[in-house]
Amino acid sequence: MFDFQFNGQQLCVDAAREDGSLGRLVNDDEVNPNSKIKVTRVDGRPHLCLFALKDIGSGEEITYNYGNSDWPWRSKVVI
Ligand SMILES: C[S@@+](CC[C@H](N)C(=O)[O-])C[C@H]1O[C@@H](n2cnc3c(N)ncnc32)[C@H](O)[C@@H]1O
Repeated sequence: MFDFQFNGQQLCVDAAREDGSLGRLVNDDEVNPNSKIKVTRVDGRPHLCLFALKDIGSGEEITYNYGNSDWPWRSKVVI
């Protein structure tokens, strides 16, 4: 679950819920994301929309930065 604040409202991406949106399939890239999430109003309702930060090639994974959190996959494992 990834939360965003918008005009005092809390919006979230619930990756566990199949709601027909594709945004829930986008992974995190803290260092070099190729898209960014912005809240956009459509018909008066807020939507979380992805905008490209650079050209994204066919077959290239779309990513965005989930923000400042200690996401477990960002930890470096030293063996
Ligand atoms: C919004 S979903 C992204 C889509 C998910 N990977 C899938 O296949 O349904 C968020 C979940 O994806 C995984 N995830 C996202 N970014 C990741 C990354 N950079 N490395 C490893 N797992 C990641 C984590 O399990 C996270 O809880």
